[in-house]
Amino acid sequence: MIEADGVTCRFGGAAGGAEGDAGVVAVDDVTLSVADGEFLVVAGANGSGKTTLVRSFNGLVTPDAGTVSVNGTPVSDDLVAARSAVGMVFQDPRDQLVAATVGADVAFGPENLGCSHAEIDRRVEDALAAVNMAGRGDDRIAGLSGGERERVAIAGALAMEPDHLVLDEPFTGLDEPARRSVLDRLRELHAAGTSVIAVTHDLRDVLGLADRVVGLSAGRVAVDDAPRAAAEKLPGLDVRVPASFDFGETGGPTGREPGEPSEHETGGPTDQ
Ligand SMILES: Nc1ncnc2c1ncn2[C@@H]1O[C@H](COP(=O)(O)OP(=O)(O)OP(=O)(O)O)[C@@H](O)[C@H]1O
Repeated sequence: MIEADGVTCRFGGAAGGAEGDAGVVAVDDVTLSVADGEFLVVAGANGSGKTTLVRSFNGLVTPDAGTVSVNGTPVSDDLVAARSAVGMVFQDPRDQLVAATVGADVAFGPENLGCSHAEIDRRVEDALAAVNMAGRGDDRIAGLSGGERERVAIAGALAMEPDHLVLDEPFTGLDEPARRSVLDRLRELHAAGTSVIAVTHDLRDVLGLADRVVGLSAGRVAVDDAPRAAAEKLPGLDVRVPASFDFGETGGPTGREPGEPSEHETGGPTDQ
């Protein structure tokens, strides 16, 4: 379980917090927990604090106030445990790639976890298949497109097999087969008990998978609801919601079939 308790994160501002120069309050007193196995979507307009909040989940951002605990341990007490338990795919995956080849990059995390060679090979193969890059372990990172690098970054996080997987705008640069493949894997992981936290301001891909949707506005939780109820409120936060979304009993991603044109989507204002 991930538990954020009264988390506030600021950027900038005068040392000592001089009056009138408090900087930017990116996350403002957020209390939120993500249960084991839950699929949580974090939505909100640009600048609403989504990335900052989820980065606090594994200590990439240290809150100015409040605490974050992962599996019962404060992140500040055991950063290594938090980073092993919470896998994260950043918005700009290029920041995340460390090795010269695809296979070496995806193997990096499991190697650091001390996995056996056979286990590393299994995880790398499995993770590359999940992002539609099976058999491309020897490709050089330097020769990959932006979307392919994003897929390698996702594979790297999958190979860690974390308890909680955070994906920040996971589908931005993915082509259709890769998008579907990653969605399938997220569905499988969710079914197998991994908690998935998907950060987005475009809900088309993830609303059908979600158990719950949190909407942020100006760093605060403005919506925290089941997908159907959240979908009615999110346009007010400048979040686009698929117009004719079928909230099936089992929650399949039925909001948009592959290739379905975007004019089927309406709703409130959008930042797209
Ligand atoms: N490193 C930083 N330095 C200064 N301000 C920052 C920094 N990171 C974020 N901010 C500010 O904090 C606020 C929240 O930013 P954050 O990136 O968390 O929002 P977001 O909801 O993820 O936005 P987006 O949808 O554009 O990715 C914004 O006002 C942003 O300008």
